[in-house]
Amino acid sequence: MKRDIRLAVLLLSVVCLSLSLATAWQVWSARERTLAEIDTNNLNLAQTLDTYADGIITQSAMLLLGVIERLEAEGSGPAHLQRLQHLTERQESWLDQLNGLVIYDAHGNWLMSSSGHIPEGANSADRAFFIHHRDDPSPDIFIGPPIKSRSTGDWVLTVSRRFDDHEGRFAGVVAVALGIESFLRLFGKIDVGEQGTISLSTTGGQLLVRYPYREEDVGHDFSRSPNFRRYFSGVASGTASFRSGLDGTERIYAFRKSDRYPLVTTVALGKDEALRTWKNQAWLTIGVVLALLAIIVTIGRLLILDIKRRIDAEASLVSTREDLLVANHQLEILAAQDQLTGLANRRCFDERLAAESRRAGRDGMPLSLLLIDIDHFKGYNDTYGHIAGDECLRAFGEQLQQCVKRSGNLVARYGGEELAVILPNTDASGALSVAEHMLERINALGIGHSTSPFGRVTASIGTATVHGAQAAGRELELIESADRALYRAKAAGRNRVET
Ligand SMILES: Nc1nc2c(ncn2[C@@H]2O[C@H](COP(=O)(O)OP(=O)(O)OP(=O)(O)O)[C@@H](O)[C@H]2O)c(=O)[nH]1
Repeated sequence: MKRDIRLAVLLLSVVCLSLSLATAWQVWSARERTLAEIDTNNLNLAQTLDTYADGIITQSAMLLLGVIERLEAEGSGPAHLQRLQHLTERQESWLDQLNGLVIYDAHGNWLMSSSGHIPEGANSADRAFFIHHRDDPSPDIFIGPPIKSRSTGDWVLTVSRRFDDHEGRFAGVVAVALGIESFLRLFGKIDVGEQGTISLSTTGGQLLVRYPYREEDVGHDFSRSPNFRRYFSGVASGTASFRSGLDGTERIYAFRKSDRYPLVTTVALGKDEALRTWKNQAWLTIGVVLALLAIIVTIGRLLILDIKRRIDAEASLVSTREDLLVANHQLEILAAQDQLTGLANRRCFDERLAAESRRAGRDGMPLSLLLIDIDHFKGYNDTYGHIAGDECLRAFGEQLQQCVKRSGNLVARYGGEELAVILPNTDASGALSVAEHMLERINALGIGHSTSPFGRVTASIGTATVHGAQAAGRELELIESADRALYRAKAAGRNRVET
């Protein structure tokens, strides 16, 4: 039963543990799936926006190429510049992102603006893109850091190229200005949640455009940021999760670098926001599982209590049964015992004599019986009182009991002051010998008896013996025979044995 409790506790623990582990695994794998889906979606979006940015830069580069071809072929005389101004003014309407196109001479002075308006004394020799082309003979385009346009006052990105004169010397720069506003308009149409961002940066770590727009972020240099170095350097695309250095929000980032230009497009979702649905689902699952666990534990506890109750009931039954067995045994002893002397009683004597008769008949063995009667016991009672008489009977019984050693022998109180001894497997001479030994012991006891001619308590004994087949069913005759012998002993003067 204790084993049942241990098994029930083990089963309960295994069920609870399995359920908890399965739930933890399910919640964890759901989180991993959600993050993987976010990464895939963000990477796809970054790829699309990268293609968009690539297209705009390529369009700008083609525009620059056309203008520079003409400048290098036809020179930068006023008539040519005017033609170019008309041409670019018309092309401007085809490229929404175009904020303007400006041609600068070798000193940074404005030669032409697509808008047709040149600010008084305008010079851009200090701009990063101009310095770059002046110092670098490469004919490649240069994507400059965000600047505030001197003609429109808007934040713009520049895509520029240098042009040379006939001798191959630096003759100036042509720059296309792309309005940041146009990028923000597109980025704003994409749902990245309240904490999400979309940004375009250079591979060197300079922020060009970031949605949502904050003026202080424009041109921010995060090339030294540990996150930029760790996740963005040296790979074409990837994902990462970290806390933004700009606003401290933790986001899940996906970025894609342009194949042609030194640009990186990044899409990021706020981590809390992106995992909100998963979190709600996880709490719901955990709640349901906790409720289930509580039900299982309650039922399990009831089951264990029930088993315990059954164990207690069974233990009490066993103990009651043992008590009953003991009580029964005591009852059996009491039912077979004489209360005064502690010897076997008459009922026990009768049963035993019948049984021994059958056995003697079966085994062909002798069976002897002694009937012992205390002499002048009435006188003893009359002289010393009944209580002393009882005491005398008890002492008498003890002496007789000590005279029989074999386990099959039985000393019983036959009735009143008369005792009987059954001696199985004992012939007449054996019975005589036991009886004489008993008389000796009784005499040696020396219980004073003033009204007896012997001056002490004595007894008379009659013995009878049957043999083998004669014994079976002849117990009454045996008793009568012993009784007759006893009578003879009394008649012959008492304190003697007669057979
Ligand atoms: N104290 C006591 N006396 C008993 C008990 N059983 C029988 N007696 C007494 O034993 C006496 C037996 O007396 P009797 O049958 O006349 O025989 P007796 O006086 O022993 O004389 P004999 O047997 O002829 O020697 C009676 O007085 C009974 O009352 C007992 O359990 N206790």
